[in-house]
Amino acid sequence: MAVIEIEPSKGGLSGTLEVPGDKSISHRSVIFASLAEGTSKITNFLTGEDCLRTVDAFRSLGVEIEQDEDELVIHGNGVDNLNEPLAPINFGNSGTTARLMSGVLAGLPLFTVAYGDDSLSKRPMDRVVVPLREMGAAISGRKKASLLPLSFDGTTLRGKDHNLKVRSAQVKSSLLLAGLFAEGETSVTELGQTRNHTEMLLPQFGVDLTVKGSTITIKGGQRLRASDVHVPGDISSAAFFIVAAAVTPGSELTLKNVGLNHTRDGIIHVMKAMGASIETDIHSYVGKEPVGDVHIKSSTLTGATIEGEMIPNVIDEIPIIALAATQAEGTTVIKDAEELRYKETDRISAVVDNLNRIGANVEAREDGLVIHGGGTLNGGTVDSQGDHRIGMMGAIASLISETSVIIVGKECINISYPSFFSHLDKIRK
Ligand SMILES: O=C(O)C1=C[C@@H](OP(=O)(O)O)[C@@H](O)[C@H](O)C1
Ligand SMILES: C=C(OP(=O)(O)O)C(=O)O
Repeated sequence: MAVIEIEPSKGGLSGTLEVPGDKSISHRSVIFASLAEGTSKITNFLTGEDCLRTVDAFRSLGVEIEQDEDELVIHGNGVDNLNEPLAPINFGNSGTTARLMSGVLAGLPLFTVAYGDDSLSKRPMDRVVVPLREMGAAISGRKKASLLPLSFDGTTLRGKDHNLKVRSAQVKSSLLLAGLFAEGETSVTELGQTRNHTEMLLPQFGVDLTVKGSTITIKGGQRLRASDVHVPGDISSAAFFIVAAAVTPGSELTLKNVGLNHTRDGIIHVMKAMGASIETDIHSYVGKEPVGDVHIKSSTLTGATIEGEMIPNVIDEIPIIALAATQAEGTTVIKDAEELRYKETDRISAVVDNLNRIGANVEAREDGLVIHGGGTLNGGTVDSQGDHRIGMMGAIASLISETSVIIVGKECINISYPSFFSHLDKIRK
């Protein structure tokens, strides 16, 4: 396992950064372009390991995908020309690949098998398998198909109205993709708003769908046509540097071309509510996705309560919000976030173990965290436990610790942010 030691900051962070492309939009671009007829070009694609798993999944289904750094050219031949893979498909560490591809594989007239790494093999798949089976999908797998490996024996799916029981964009997207292959109409009614990239991007590929309140309806049997996509910067990656600049004295930082979709920008609202000095300006749109620059200056923070509808908006940002909360005056309470227990690690435990190990005062709750702020961090060792967001949280903690922080298992950061350490070096004074 690779280890890195990071020194505390001497004078803060400064300058300008452009974070890599959005992970959620990168996955969706590859999926939609691979199902489409014609050639699509994807630019500013995130070359993190998770998104490359989605690329490999479609290569094994016979789609020709050329990659030149962060540009992909995808030669789609339509869903009727996908091939049955010779070998099982490896979804690696990627929950998004696993859930979204399950919706695709369930509806293709092919036999496929898929598996993942140790972490992904523990994450719940019944959240997609159960509703997909209700549409007629023939899926088998470990522990009554609640866990990977799964096999898909392509059958004809029937459209269905789904009422989701979890707040999950992955489940919503999986069922909408299955709905594309199903007979009749499929609708998905969400428990609360989750990221809406699927319903924003599918129409760009020629798909007709309607969004009414919290219900999205899609007709089966539609053909996708090729479309170019420019992927905006990933706000979930930007979040690490937003917090870093907010909590490291003497910082002033600009993050350029960040995706500021309102279903994803909760980190900005939460940090502002805690007293952070942040300005955003939306300067353009790529497709329907708003893009802007984010300016952050260091300031003093106060504790806040983060709960309810806000949680899905900041679900991947909670580890770094917890770090910010260790620096705030007073207590921060994070509730309604039991979904954190089903990520790459149990992120409630991983945050508590690691932050307390370097001197913070954080308590676990069944559905969240209580962070007693205002203390100093000593430094020490953070174990990523193979979770990219825990590794990056540890790296940012080093900036404000008394002594350096050693990150054990730094390689997992390549899952979502391969240029993370070079970006950190670039903005250190
Ligand atoms: O749809 C997506 O692209 C994602 C949805 C979220 O997962 P859930 O839908 O499981 O909450 C998020 O944690 C993940 O990083 C990406
Ligand atoms: C939870 C995450 O991703 P996934 O579910 O795709 O593994 C994440 O990126 O924080």
